Amino acid sequence: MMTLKTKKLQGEITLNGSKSISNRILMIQAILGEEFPILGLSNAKDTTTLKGLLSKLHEPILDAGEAGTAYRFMTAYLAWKGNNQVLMGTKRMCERPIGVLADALNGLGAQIHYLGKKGYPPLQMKTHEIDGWKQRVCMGADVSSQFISALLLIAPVLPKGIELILEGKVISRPYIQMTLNLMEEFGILALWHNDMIKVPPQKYQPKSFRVEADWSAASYYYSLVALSDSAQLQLNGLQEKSVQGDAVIVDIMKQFGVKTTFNKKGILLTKEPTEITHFKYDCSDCPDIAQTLAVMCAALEVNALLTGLETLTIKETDRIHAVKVELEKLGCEIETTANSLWVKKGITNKNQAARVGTYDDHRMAMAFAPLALVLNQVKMEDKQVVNKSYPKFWDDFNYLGLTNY
Ligand SMILES: O=C(O)C1=C[C@@H](OP(=O)(O)O)[C@@H](O)[C@H](O)C1
Ligand SMILES: C=C(OP(=O)(O)O)C(=O)O
Repeated sequence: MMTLKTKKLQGEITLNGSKSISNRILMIQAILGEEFPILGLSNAKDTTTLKGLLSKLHEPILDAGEAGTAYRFMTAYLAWKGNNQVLMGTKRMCERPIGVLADALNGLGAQIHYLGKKGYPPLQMKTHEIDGWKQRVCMGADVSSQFISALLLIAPVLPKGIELILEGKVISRPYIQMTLNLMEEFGILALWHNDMIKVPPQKYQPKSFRVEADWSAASYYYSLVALSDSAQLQLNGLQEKSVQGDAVIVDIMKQFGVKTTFNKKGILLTKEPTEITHFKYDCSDCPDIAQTLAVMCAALEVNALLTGLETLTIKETDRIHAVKVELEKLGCEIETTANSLWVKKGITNKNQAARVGTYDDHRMAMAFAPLALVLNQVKMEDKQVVNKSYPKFWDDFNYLGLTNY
C-alpha cells in the first residue's frame, strides 16, 4: 500500500551521474588511450557494462548486453581498431537497428560484417587499412542520434577526420550537441553547420572531469511533484547550464505547477497551483522523458498529445505500445500512431491498484512509479529493470515515503 497519508513530498536526494555523459567520457578516455580522473561517473548498468568492455578490449568476443550507447559507441571504436572482434548484445539489442552506422563506417573504410540479420547486431569488425579511410560520409539522422555520436567520437583520430552529411530529420539533436560539447571539453574543435558536421584530425587532450547528475532521472521527481499537493524536494548534482537536452523538463513542468529553483547543490522543486487541462509536446529532442510525461498526464487527467515519438519503437521495448497497453489497463483511452501518443482520457478511477508490466525497460518502471502517489497500490512486474540507468531508484522513492511497489 502507498504509505503517504497526504500527498506531501519532502526530502533531499543526490542523483546519479548522467549515463549519456558518463559513456561519452569513457569512450573519449579509451580513444585517447590515457587515464584521467572522472568524478561522479554514473553507476548505471549501461555505464558499468561499457567500462567492463573497455577493460577487456583485447578479447575476441565482446558483449554490450542491453546498453544501446555502449553497443553503438563500441561499434565505431572496434571498427576503427579493426581487430576482427565480434560485438554481441541481448536478444532485444539484436532487434535494434545498427545498419545506418555500420554502412557509414564501411563507406569510410571499415570492414563490418553482419553475423546475423543484415542491418542488426551481432557484428564482426574485420581488419582494414586505416590510411585508406575516406573523409566524407552521408548518414541518415532519423533512426538514432547514437550512430552520429559514435562516429563523431572517433572522428578526430581518423587520418582525414570526418565530413559528415546528415540526411533526413535530425532526431535526438541535443545528444549530438552533447557529444560535440564534451569533445570540445577535451580539446576537439568541430563545426556543425546546417546538415554538415566537420571534424578535422586532432588529438584529445586529457583533463579531470566531473559528470553532472542525470536530468532524465530527475524527470521522475518532476512527475511526483506535479502529482503532489505540496513539495519541498531538493535534488542534488543537477546544473542549470547543462549539456543534457532533458534539462528542458524545467520549462515543460512550469505549466504543471512544478517550480524549479537552482541553488548551490542542485535544484529545489516546489509545487504551485495550476489548472492545466490540455498539453501538446513534440518529444523529438527529448525522447527519454516521453513516458514520464504520458503517465503523469494520465494521472492528472490532462488531455495530452505527444508527438515526435518515432524512435521510441526501437528502444528497450516499443515504448509507444508499452505505455498504451499499461495505461489502458488503468482505464485510460489512448490513441497511438507510429510517432505519437494521445492520452484522450486519463486515470479517472484513482481507487485502484496498478500491476505494471515493465517490458525489460527501466523507463517503464520509473515512469509509472509516481502513480503510487495517486493510486492505492502500484506493483511492478520487475523492479530490477531500473538498474539500467538508476540502480538506487527504489531506495530514493522509499526514502520519500513511497513504499511497497
Ligand atoms: O546518445 C545518447 O546518450 C542517447 C541518445 C538517445 O537515443 P536516440 O538517439 O536513439 O534517440 C536517448 O534515447 C538515449 O537514451 C541516450
Ligand atoms: C534509450 C535508452 O538507452 P539506450 O538506447 O542507450 O539503450 C534509454 O536509456 O532510455
